[in-house]
Amino acid sequence: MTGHGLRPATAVLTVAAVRRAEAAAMAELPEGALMQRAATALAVVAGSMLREICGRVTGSRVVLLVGAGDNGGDALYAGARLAARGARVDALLVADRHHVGGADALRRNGGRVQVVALGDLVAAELVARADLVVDGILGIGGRGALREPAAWLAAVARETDVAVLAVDLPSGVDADTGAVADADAVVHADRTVAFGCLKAGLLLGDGALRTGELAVVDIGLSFDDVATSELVVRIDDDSAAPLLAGPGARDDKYTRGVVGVSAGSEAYPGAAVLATAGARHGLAGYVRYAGHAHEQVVAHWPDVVARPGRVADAGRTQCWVVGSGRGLDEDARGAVLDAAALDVPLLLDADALTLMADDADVRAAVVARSGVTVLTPHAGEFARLAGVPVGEDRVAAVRSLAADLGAVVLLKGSATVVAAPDGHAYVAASAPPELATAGSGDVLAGLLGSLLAHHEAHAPLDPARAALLAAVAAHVHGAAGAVAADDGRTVTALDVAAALPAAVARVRRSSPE
Ligand SMILES: NC(=O)C1=CN([C@@H]2O[C@H](COP(=O)(O)OP(=O)(O)OC[C@H]3O[C@@H](n4cnc5c(N)ncnc54)[C@H](O)[C@@H]3O)[C@@H](O)[C@H]2O)[C@@H](O)CC1
Ligand SMILES: Nc1ncnc2c1ncn2[C@@H]1O[C@H](COP(=O)(O)OP(=O)(O)O)[C@@H](O)[C@H]1O
Ligand SMILES: [K+]
Repeated sequence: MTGHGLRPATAVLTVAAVRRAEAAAMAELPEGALMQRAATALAVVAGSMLREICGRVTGSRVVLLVGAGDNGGDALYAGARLAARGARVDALLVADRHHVGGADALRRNGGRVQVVALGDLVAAELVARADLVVDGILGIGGRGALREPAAWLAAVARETDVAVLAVDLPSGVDADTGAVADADAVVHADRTVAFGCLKAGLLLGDGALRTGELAVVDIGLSFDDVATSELVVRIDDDSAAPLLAGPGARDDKYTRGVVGVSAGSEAYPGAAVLATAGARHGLAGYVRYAGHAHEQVVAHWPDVVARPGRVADAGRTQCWVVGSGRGLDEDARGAVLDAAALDVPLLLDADALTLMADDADVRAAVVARSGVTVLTPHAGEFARLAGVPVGEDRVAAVRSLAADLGAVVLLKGSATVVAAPDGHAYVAASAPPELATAGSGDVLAGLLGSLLAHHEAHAPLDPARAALLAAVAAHVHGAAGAVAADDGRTVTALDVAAALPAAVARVRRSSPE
């Protein structure tokens, strides 16, 4: 039981958990009350979209695409509210049944309801000429691709570029994974109103590309009884801020935490500069560097204590970061084994992950560690480590590798997924695509190592807390990408690092309620 204190915008539930939370809420409420809450919120967002598009709701043309289930019911009741405010609302029924109460409510308020067959040109014309299309075809009950005539009407909406508001989830997206079974049979939403909580499909995979601007409305679901295995916690500014507090008046550089970095090599000195750049802004009071690029590191960052020697001789730290650009030779292998033997948190990135995948002794040394281990693969490194590609269910894949290796796993990507061996899982999903630039992962590794060292210096980390910190680091890294890309600027990894202080400040300014 882990859901205490979560907000709708941070709770990512499986469909099964949503169903149970809804059932528990419904048991306490009058019949239909949850759907009315959902429909009211939906009508508010639709109303504001219509004001943006046509200046007002009265006289605007709204088309509802209505499937067989409660998702269609939400659309119909919201349509009834818009019709009551003077919108011209047409409901197009695309399934062989529909929510009868919703359709009656729409008709009572002056809306029209009609059944649509494939090739119905009148229906296509209504979609093409609408000011707003509301997608109530499928919600969390959807399975697989849209069927006809829904797929065809979704295509008409896409091709005519009409504004689309998705109810709970863009139809045709798998709610739990974000998988899209057929790229030609899915709704592309400009906005999505999610009810009660998030679903992974809104943030991950192809689903994230179909969701548009995302609003989560509170319909009164409780997360108290949601099991760890059914929950992913989304990190936002409010949840990250408490973990980014600045030093206290009694702190010195050691009490703030010492992070060690062994990255880069003669061939790749840049990775050392970038990883230490990240480490300088992750709250640790002291950054050590041990490796071949010590001269380049000091030339860039005079505050980093950089030496050419071994990890084992570099002095005490509260976390080591090993791997980025470190190489695959015997010397790099020694750095990983040295660090693995220490009893402090260890972050392995890039080449260290490849060594772990290729060398059974390295893998065994890492798996046998008693201290917290954090692995930060991208999809390619993940596949090498796991022996299979990530696949469509990123959350399940990351949880499974974390459990197998007894390590926290952070899988990088447009959304970053983190899991601890016990199943605690997190997602950071607001990074801009500008982060997809060489070396930005090195900055993340340094940043996260620094955050781990800082927190380890205050209280020994357990894997679940390390996983939370990993997601916080990914969130701050994403925020730095956004700061760096502000005003349409181009972004390099060094720009991401340079934006970290402003990103930390931005996240700290958020004030959780
Ligand atoms: N249960 C509740 O308390 C609440 C549910 N709400 C809404 O209810 C939705 C879930 O409703 P339902 O459980 O009725 O499910 P949906 O409305 O998502 O759709 C399920 C129906 O579609 C059919 N179907 C599934 N995949 C299909 C496909 N690929 N092509 C064509 N038909 C397909 C199913 O056989 C089923 O009849 C949520 O997403 C949300 O919008 C909201 O009203 C809030 C309250
Ligand atoms: N499309 C994207 N949108 C947002 N962030 C992305 C995207 N693609 C990659 N990222 C992020 O950029 C970073 C790239 O890291 P990585 O793949 O390790 O690159 P490198 O090894 O060059 O440093 C990761 O933090 C990843 O999450
Ligand atoms: K929908």
